[in-house]
Amino acid sequence: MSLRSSLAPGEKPAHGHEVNPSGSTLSFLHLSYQVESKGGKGKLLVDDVSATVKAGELLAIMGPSGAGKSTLLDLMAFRKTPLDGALVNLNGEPLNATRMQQMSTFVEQEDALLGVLTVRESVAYALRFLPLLSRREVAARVNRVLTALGLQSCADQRIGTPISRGISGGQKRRVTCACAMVSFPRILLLDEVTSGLDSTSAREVMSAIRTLAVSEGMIVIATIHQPALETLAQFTDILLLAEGRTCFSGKVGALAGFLERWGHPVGRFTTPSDHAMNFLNNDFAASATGHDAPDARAFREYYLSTNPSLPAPSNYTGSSADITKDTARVETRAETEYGRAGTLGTLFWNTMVLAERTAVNYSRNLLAYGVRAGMYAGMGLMLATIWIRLGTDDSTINDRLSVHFFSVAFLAFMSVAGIPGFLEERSVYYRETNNGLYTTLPFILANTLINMPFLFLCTVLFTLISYWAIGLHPGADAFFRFLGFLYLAILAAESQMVVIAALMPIFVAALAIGAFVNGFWMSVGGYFIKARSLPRFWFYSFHYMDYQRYAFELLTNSDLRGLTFKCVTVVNGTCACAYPSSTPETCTVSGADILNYLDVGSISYDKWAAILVAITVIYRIALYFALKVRSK
Ligand SMILES: Nc1ncnc2c1ncn2[C@@H]1O[C@H](COP(=O)(O)OP(=O)(O)OP(=O)(O)O)[C@@H](O)[C@H]1O
Repeated sequence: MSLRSSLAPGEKPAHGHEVNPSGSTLSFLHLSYQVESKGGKGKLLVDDVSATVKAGELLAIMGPSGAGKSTLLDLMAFRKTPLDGALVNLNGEPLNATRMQQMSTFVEQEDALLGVLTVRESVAYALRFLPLLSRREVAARVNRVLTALGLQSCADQRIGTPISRGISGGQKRRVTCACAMVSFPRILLLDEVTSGLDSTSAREVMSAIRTLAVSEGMIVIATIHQPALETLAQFTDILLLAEGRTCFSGKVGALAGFLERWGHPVGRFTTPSDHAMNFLNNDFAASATGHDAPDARAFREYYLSTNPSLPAPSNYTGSSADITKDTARVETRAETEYGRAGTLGTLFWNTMVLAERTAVNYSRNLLAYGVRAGMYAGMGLMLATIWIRLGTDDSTINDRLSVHFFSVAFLAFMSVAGIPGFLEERSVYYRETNNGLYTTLPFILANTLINMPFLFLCTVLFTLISYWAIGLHPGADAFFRFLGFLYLAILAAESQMVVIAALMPIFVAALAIGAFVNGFWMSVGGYFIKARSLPRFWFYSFHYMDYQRYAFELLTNSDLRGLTFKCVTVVNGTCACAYPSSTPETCTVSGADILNYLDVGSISYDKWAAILVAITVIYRIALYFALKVRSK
């Protein structure tokens, strides 16, 4: 269980009133990061950078491309491990990675949202993982955040999918920020949240973040590229980086004065940060400011020579409390540990919230199940009209076998239709788990739980349309067996496909791999080449792991066992049955004869069904590891 909040204990959650800033001070001291470069020498990407931010303040990290901004933000979020000597403190107390994850939210550059949810739903679900809040409190808090971020006008509009236009790019960015801010983080880390937005949208996004951050006492740290003046003005502090080193750190309003004192005043139509960038970006400094213009090194030297309050050098071993004691209202331990948002949900709670959201998603998402339901119905209709009324002549035995093969193989193949929906869920999963809202297990449980009824409906649709029209084994028992066995096969196929998509999160690549794998299972399943005729390696290895094989054998047994086929070909006055018959005298061949000939006559329904369930469970466990391995 973990805790997240920016507020003191005893305060009632989310009643829409203004909240007192907590007064926290977050200090990063001597952050350095190194990678191995060619030749075995280490390359410093971040070199002894320090920063202090107080609650309600917004720090902008700026610098030319490749300056180390994202690396620094990752270090601050504990997504990367700094070199020895680094210290991160909140109100003078050391912070570790776990506590940082509990208290902070990291907003990535990309918007990871479920397209069919409305803006309000997207934000509300991000808060629902905190179980102490009642529905009313959730609604009140969501309204407050939506209002602060200027999203009320589109609150009930859907985010948008590839087939239905939704809100604008700037609004999506704000929804992503709202999802991050709604759950009371104390620290908000933003990685280029305004990239790709026009200057008006960028300003709107930052000013909305500032409104909420200031009123709730959040600590905001953002990397940002070339902000317009109004966007820059939303920040209180600025940290300029070049080649991983600090070149300026101070109040935004102090930068212009700093540049002027250095002898390079900001021009009338330039922002101070853009002007500074002319010197920090060594690639373009000469062309922008003339050949004699100073570079990043000169900039940094001037900064070091003039700044009287620089942190101690990197061999510093003292406590950052020295830095924070004058400025921070030091919180009590209780204030730090318990906030009004309360604890995060249990496994059961998170699974339920995720299951509810997944159900809403699937029920609205044409790409997840609408298309697939249509395909399954179309497939059923196709089989029903092409394999219509097969009857019980022995000439139709192979047609029956092909119905069973085709039902398993094609319906299993259709699980590729679930890839786009799963990839969308996956990106939301990474955003939320990286921010500590829940773990992998509830995600998999909810995904499995909600997929099951939807897949069942698809299977029912197909079976209802095709079973009686084809004239498969009569009787309700046989019908329900067919339905059940086919359903188990489709569950296994779906589970296999999500593992592939989790490992290869590119639609076209996952589709190709999925198609290959299913084609492979078809080849070793025992339909095209009888199992006993398969080369020994394939027989003793993959044939036994092939879910399609078990499903095919179950359907074939369920249909043929108990049926008797009339042999229609007579040669020289004797019956010539399509399969070896144990009852030639009656000119018939029994279903059991056919099953024995195919070497599938002695299977156990229960055992084979249990194997299909086991394969599904194994794939679901594999999904757990696949999601962990490919963590973003
Ligand atoms: N694993 C790595 N190995 C070697 N070099 C790396 C590695 N990761 C990042 N770099 C380099 O470190 C430098 C800083 O990268 P970083 O992404 O932090 O820069 P940035 O300031 O965020 O750039 P941008 O604004 O273009 O996103 C870049 O030159 C990058 O190529």
